[in-house]
Amino acid sequence: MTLHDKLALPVGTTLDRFIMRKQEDFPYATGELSQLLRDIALAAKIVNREINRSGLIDIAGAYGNRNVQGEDQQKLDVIANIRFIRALRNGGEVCTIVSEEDEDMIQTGNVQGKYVVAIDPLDGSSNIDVNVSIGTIFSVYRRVSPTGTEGTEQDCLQTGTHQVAAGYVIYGSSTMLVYTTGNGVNGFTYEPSLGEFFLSHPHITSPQTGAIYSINEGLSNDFTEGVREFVAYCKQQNYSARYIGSLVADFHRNLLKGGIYMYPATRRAAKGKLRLMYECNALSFIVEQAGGKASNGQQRIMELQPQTLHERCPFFIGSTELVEKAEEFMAREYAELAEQK
Ligand SMILES: O=P(O)(O)OC[C@H]1O[C@](O)(COP(=O)(O)O)[C@@H](O)[C@@H]1O
Ligand SMILES: [Mg+2]
Ligand SMILES: [Mg+2]
Repeated sequence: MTLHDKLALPVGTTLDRFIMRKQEDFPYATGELSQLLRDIALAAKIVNREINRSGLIDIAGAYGNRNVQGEDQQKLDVIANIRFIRALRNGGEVCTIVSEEDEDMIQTGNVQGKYVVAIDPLDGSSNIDVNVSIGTIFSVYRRVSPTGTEGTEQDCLQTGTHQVAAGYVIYGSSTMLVYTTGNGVNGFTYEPSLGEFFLSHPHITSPQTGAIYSINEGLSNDFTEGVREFVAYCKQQNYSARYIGSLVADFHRNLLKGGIYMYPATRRAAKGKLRLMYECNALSFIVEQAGGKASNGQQRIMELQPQTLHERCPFFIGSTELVEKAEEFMAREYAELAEQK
């Protein structure tokens, strides 16, 4: 399919049709990844319905349990987790799931499944009950162990460069699904009355620079020197401070408008807060496919070798020039630390 044909794809193409057309690009494709993406879209529609009416029915508030991160689970965290796991299990393509809400790997029973999914079922939990945009984040890997057996930790702990697909759903003023399979980034808007996602943002590219910085400045007492100086630089440049407190929403805005989102290591949290497997890797794949950049302040996120399922890493993501600028300030900090040793 020529670029001209691709650009001729009418906006308003359904996600299903788009997936099918994309599959034609890969003559040896067997349709399993396409089916997996459809399973995720199905669960997203159901979760979207629950979110939209969460204020009306008794699914607001805390669930009463703590997850492996020590965070209070919200009812919607649990509902979203159940919905995505069920859709991926029933779809049959996924052998193992890594979820923010479960300490251990989840074996789906689909031993013939070729794929592993790492998922943050509900991102931005602190914003659930206050009608602020929240999301879902997912990464897809091809298993390395043979089919016919349960997935292993080795299947899950792959570097981000091994992702075959990644994406997020944003439940905001409209609900969108944005994803990549390594062939550019496309966004689809949900039309509830038709129950369909439609292509609304073809070939998303991120501006090389921007004038927005996103960081929780409430943590500034604990910022390290490099972060403190970069934030000061952003202010000197009269950049706008924007922080929603939902990673997906902050990332999505900066992806489209240009900007940088940061959740750095702080004096209290040496590895920051965000999780490599089901938050950072997926958004890094998306931003790189859109022409942006993602690092831990020093190294490319997607080259980090995960050691554990729920490990955290410092996160700097967005427009290339801004992330590189932040890395410059971080490099000075690391050099000073090295001199002090
Ligand atoms: O309240 P803080 O410390 O700024 O953290 C906000 C960040 O934490 C998160 O809520 C973590 O994700 P979960 O809600 O999935 O646990 C991000 O969405 C958000 O960017
Ligand atoms: Mg999250
Ligand atoms: Mg979450």
